[in-house]
Amino acid sequence: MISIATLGPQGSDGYRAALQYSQDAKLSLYNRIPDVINAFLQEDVDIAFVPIYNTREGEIKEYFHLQELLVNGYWVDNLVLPIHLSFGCLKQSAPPVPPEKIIGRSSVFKQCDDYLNEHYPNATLMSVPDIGAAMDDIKENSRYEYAIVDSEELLLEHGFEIRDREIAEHNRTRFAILGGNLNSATGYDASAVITRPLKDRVGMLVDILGEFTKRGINILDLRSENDIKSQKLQIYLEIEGHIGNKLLQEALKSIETDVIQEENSLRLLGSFPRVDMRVKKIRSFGFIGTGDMSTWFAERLENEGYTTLLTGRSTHIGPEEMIAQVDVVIICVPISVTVDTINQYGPLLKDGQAMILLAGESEQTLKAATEATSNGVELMLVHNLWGPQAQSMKDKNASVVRTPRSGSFCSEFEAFLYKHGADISHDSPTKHDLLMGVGQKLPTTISTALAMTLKQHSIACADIGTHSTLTSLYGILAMARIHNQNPRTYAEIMSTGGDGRKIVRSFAENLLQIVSMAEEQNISGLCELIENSKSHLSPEFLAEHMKRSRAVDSILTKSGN
Ligand SMILES: NC(=O)C1=CN([C@@H]2O[C@H](COP(=O)(O)OP(=O)(O)OC[C@H]3O[C@@H](n4cnc5c(N)ncnc54)[C@H](O)[C@@H]3O)[C@@H](O)[C@H]2O)C=CC1
Ligand SMILES: O=C(O)C(=O)Cc1ccc(O)cc1
Repeated sequence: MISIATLGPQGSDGYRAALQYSQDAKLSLYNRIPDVINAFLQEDVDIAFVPIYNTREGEIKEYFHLQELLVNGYWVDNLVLPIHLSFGCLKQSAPPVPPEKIIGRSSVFKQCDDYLNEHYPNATLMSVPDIGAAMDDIKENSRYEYAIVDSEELLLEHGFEIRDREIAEHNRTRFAILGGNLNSATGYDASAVITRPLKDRVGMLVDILGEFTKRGINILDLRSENDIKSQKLQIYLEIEGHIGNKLLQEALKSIETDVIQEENSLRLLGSFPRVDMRVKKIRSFGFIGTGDMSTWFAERLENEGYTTLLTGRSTHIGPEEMIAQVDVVIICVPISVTVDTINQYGPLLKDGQAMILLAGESEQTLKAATEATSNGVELMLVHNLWGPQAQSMKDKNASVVRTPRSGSFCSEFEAFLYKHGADISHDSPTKHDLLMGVGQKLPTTISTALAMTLKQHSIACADIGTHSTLTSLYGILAMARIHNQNPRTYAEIMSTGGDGRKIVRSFAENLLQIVSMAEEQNISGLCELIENSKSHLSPEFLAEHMKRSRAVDSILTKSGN
């Protein structure tokens, strides 16, 4: 039988939380958090429950001192307990008198202060550490003018009469569970770390956070406090990921050695399955397509606690079976077969499910999806403008095409992109397709033609780098990127329909015109042409992009000049 130290008395939140965790646990009840932790440190109990956060009260102060107190053991798990507060008095036969004094724990008063201010503005509030003893005292001395606030269970257990129920809505408390050993990863974990009191250093906090940001690691909670004695800043962080995760380890190591520059300046409080105080509606995603992008997204959605199922033409479970099981169906197959796939599987979706298209073409695919699915099916297209080799989506562009049928499931998926730092543009189907002409079709076409040309003229690779200018380097970089990845991806991009086609076509016409003018040595004509196009490009746009290109130059060239 496992033994648990928690806050009492019997029937209190701490008591109920511990029993919810293990029904036949042996409980040791205390009135103060430090006493609970001490019982754990002295190995009187196997685990301890410490309340750390309440949805109405906010942070519970002692929690920050966990690190001083927790010299052995780890924070290994959490439990979120819904709290149902009631207002009660001693049973009385005469008509009840309005209470003069209201007794409760200080934390409980904070949770229901709206109710007390509204209903009993003149009563005296008396906070007590031992609510059990206070209730015994009220009973023994027949204090009819007193009222008590606590859980209905506790009030009834002590023979009090309930006057009002559920006096603080949306009231939940998160308990940290302390144990002797770190648990292994579950795949949906978080870790808590705390710094030592830090010396003053300009930009320290920003630099600490930057180590997580650049590795695409999300921070769930950040608190800071001044150490009472030294008045130096201490930072507490709760971060996504288990401490066994390589990227997280790297980030913590860099923080110690490069940012704080002091050994043992970070302390791991523990790793535990992540707690979601927010409500998520989606439970599961099913992918049609088992390729690179499906795998990339599925892995990150799993890390968010969603169940994912990848299906294709040769998977154990096929798309038909998968669709019947999931909340959201994601279509992620080559663009050229997306419409056929939608037509084949769309009719199987039921109202209340969502279909999200992860595809590089919008107009035809959304049209097909609107027709192939019932009106109660949510619908949205997301075009991520990064490939599967990207480590994270931080600061990468995403085009999101919402439809009148994009509802809360679609918003939740969009919130997932936003959370991971994607830069989202909301586009109409035609705007997406037109801009992909500029952003994808054309550069891909140019890069493909450039590589063909180099080959045709037997230009040696060694000579390409040594004879490029700062400007021509960009085109070479784009060509190299494209020829380093899956050719199918780029062949598909060049072949998609929609408004993007007209961009490539007019480029080709313009190119031929420029070639003729150049061959005719029409220098003034070419100058005029450049000036004329420049009048369309705003000075701000040009200045900003010149600045960015200089930043690229400084990385690509040794001198940076
Ligand atoms: N790879 C990339 O860099 C990016 C791709 N995308 C989009 O993601 C989608 C998928 O691309 P990837 O995952 O990269 O492709 P991929 O080639 O890695 O995977 C495609 C998947 O579709 C399946 N498939 C192929 N033909 C099929 C058919 N006729 N019927 C059913 N399934 C079929 C394949 O078996 C494979 O599982 C495309 O719409 C693409 O535009 C978006 C952004 C970046
Ligand atoms: O990595 C790159 O340069 C890409 O071009 C990735 C890419 C490929 C296909 C898309 O539809 C969007 C982005």
